[in-house]
Amino acid sequence: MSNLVYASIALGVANHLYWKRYERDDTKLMSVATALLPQPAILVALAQKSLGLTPLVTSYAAFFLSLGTSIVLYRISPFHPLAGIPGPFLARVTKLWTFYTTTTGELARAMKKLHDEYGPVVRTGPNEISIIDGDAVNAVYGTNGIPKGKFYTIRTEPRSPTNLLFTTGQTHQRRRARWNRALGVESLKNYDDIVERQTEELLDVLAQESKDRKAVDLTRKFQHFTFDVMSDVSFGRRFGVTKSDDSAGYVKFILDFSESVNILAWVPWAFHAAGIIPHITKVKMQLLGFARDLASSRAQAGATQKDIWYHLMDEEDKETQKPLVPEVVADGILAIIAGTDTSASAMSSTIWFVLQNSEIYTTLQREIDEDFAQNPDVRGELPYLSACISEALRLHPPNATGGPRQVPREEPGRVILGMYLPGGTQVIVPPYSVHRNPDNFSLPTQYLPERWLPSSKSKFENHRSETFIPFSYGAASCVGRGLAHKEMLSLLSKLFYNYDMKFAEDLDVPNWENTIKDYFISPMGPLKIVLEARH
Ligand code: HEM
Repeated sequence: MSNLVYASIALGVANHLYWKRYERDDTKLMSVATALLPQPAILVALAQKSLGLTPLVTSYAAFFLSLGTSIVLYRISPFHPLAGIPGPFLARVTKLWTFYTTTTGELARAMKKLHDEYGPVVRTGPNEISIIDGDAVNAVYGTNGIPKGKFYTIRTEPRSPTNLLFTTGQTHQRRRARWNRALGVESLKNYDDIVERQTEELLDVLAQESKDRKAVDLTRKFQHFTFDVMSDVSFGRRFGVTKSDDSAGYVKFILDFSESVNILAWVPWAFHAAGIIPHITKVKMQLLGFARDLASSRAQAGATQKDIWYHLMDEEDKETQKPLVPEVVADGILAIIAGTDTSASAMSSTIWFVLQNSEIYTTLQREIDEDFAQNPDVRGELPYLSACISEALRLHPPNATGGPRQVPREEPGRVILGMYLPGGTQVIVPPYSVHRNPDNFSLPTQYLPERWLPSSKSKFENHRSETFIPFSYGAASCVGRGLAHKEMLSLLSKLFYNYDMKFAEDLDVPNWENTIKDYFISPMGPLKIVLEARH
């Protein structure tokens, strides 16, 4: 019996060495399981010439115990290539640390705490690091940086279409060119009417709902606004959730979907396994149905406006090869998902910060009043409002941790900021912590919009604007930045012009920012505001 135990232990260690060296794709849970599970049984059959229960149990126990022990010891040993990078013990041992933290929505704040404790580079997983040094932005996201890895590619399935966000390399480049046309300066002008109409629609609703000084949850209203804009801009479809207060639950569904899928992506092997959970399958099917409905109504209606679909579908025949319809449908849905929560979060945070500081509020309202006095119909540049939004995006970036990049497995490794990172290493450059690094921005935790004004920038010792990455950086950075800016300026300027705003009495103001969760998107608690008409 003891020979069987020794042999099982040796087999466990041998498996660790083999998988570590040759088969590091831990995303294929089934193939890992089918390769490992028969081994102890075969060993027992060979050693004992029969399959008795006791030898089987002994062999399996010794095999998996030695495999697990070998993995853990290696991960915490000085032989691991990331051994020199400090980090919490649990995170060095298992990825389940990040996974658990992600499920709580606290990942961004937890990462910040880790950086406060361990410094600018932290080992946040067995094969994962996080960097907040400003130089990491270009080194990781820039032209010669690190590509997207399994956090993204895990969501691509061979037979189903994928959206732009999850593509890499030349496929990304080819599809991104259509997106650039859809959201470039020229196309943005075509969306002015939609943004204008939706702004007015929300103002009408607010006028009704804020009567008798009743508090309104502005976060929810902003989400309705951005969803209505995005579904119209993407598919020419008007759901009217602003008016209906999302009675059909579209916005809730989109946000719930993003939340559950993005949590799973942190543990890629669990991502596929989760496919068997009925809830996940159900929401995926619902999203598919929603997407098909949008696509078929758009196809039937034809091009009534040059919307995102028009450009992604290449309805102007710019390319020799027509885009594939399922791909365009996936991208149209991406536009709605990517453009709904993000801009709404940024507007909520802007309101929350501005209302807490009467000097900033007064300066902002003055700028907006002067702008309306000059021309009530066309907005000027509004630099102070832009600065207020940027500062809110700095402190509360809606994509707070961002998605990790990954040194390609096929490569022997890369040297980033003087550190050797072996193939397969995931690298995070988390906006939330990068923006709060005093080496990047002086007085990092204070809300100071003037740091974004050319006239007062120089007052700040550190102002590394290249480390301001709420829209990420590089070739795969946000393509919707211009549209988001347009929406936010349109709505916030009218809101501040038309209303005096204050926090509802029952809102826990200091704590509101802790209700902002980090699930790749950033759902947040109600921002209850009392609006009083100014005119
Ligand atoms: C304040 C508002 C917004 C913020 C903070 C924001 C942030 C971001 C970030 C951080 C990324 C990179 C994600 C990654 O690398 O994993 C991204 C990508 C993207 N965003 Fe935005 N976004 C905003 C609004 C919008 C809007 C309005 C659209 C409208 C279509 C949009 C469409 C996209 C798309 C399509 C991508 C993928 C780009 C690519 O992979 O090439 N975003 N966004």
